[in-house]
Amino acid sequence: MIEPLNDEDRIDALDRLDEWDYDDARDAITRRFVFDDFSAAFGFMTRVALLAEKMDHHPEWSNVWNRVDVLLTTHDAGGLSSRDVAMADAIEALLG
Ligand SMILES: C[C@H](O)[C@H](O)[C@H]1CNC2=NC(N)=NC(=O)C2=N1
Repeated sequence: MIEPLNDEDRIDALDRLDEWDYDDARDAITRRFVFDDFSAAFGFMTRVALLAEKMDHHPEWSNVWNRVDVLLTTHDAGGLSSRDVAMADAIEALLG
């Protein structure tokens, strides 16, 4: 059973993940990624999709041409959990 982050851990995570915004209505983190063109954006989505399958943790996301808006929250926990933090870190690592 995955639990949501407690307040202290949430604050620490948000502090560290300073490229992400906090959506308090969803208890989620969001970030907009902008690429040179659609092909680059979709390539990013493809890599994140493979990561999501490997982690069994999937983003809520949308794509408009060169933009990818990503929202991370844990449905099974009803909010932000360590899995979202791990995925944010893994996405960061993808970007190099
Ligand atoms: C059955 C499967 O393991 C679960 O549904 C996983 C899949 N991916 C998931 N992704 C996210 N964001 N939250 C979840 O709770 C979740 N649960």
